[in-house]
Amino acid sequence: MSIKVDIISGFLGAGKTTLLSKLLKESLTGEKVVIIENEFGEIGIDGHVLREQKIEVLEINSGCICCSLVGDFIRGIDEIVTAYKPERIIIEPTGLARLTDVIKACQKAAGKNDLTLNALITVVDVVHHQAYIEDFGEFYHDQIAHAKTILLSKTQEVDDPVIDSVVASVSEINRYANLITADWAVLTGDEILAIAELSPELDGAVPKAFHDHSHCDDHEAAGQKIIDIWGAETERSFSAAEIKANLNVLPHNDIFGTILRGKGLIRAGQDGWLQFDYVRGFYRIKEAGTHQKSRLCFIGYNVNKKALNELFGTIC
Ligand SMILES: Nc1nc2c(ncn2[C@@H]2O[C@H](COP(=O)(O)OP(=O)(O)OP(=O)(O)O)[C@@H](O)[C@H]2O)c(=O)[nH]1
Repeated sequence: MSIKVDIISGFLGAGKTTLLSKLLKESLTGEKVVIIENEFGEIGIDGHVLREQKIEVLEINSGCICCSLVGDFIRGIDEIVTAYKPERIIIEPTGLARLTDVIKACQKAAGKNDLTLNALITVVDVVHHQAYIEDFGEFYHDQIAHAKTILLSKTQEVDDPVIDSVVASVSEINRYANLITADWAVLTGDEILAIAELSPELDGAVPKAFHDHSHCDDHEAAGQKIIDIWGAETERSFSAAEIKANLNVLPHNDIFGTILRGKGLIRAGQDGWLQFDYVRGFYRIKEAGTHQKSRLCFIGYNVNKKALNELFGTIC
């Protein structure tokens, strides 16, 4: 039987991993699923988080599966198919990948394996949509334009007129996609998946002619912003208060650069382990399972790695 391949796309911090966890918990419990996680920095965090749900996760980090790591991606698919014979493979590309390029990489992988491109979901963060349109036009536009389903995230954080303006903007870019605007809390994983597996007119989803793009410098040049990544693994423990204090200074101090996204799995001494997620000044800290080392990663432009290193007292 053909293996379903789903892609969950969306910009940095949009909510891809959150959606994936929801689908795994609420909808895919009876299926043999393997996840492919592609993070841009060397310090992978999402793979560790997803494994807490006892799911097979192949991590392909330090680059993009649609360009510099396309060979690793195709080999990874081959290995997954041979070793696990899954019913479904779900791919979470980096927030900086063009959806068209990920689709193209999947089509290459389908040459050897019986794969069917199934759900193509793009998560759109309503809080930061306008900023991403302005700062990362081409990449961001591609993720929206080629989705079969667009799922708005963080709708509970904004007023209705903001949602309306995001809906208008997204519909202008892609009028074919299923558009889910409801708060995720009121939708079940089954409902989301049922919509995502509907196939709207695919003109917008599968590009007729793929343009070539040579390597990840393209990502870096997106919207004339140079993207930097800093990550560290450390034996250090941090209290929740220390993490909060550090995250609080990031948006208010130019010395760190413009931090778009940060995440970490942190040893918190006697308090166990904490996970933080930071998206352009907004953050959440929650309890996490046990890991071996604290690991943290920040992405943004003009990232001052030395200053972050000093802030977190890490050595890398
Ligand atoms: N309020 C709210 N927060 C959300 C929602 N979806 C995601 N988040 C939060 O946004 C942050 C980032 O979510 P992730 O799921 O890690 O985002 P991602 O797209 O996987 O991020 P990258 O790994 O950077 O690509 C986390 O703190 C989530 O809890 C939502 O619908 N509402």
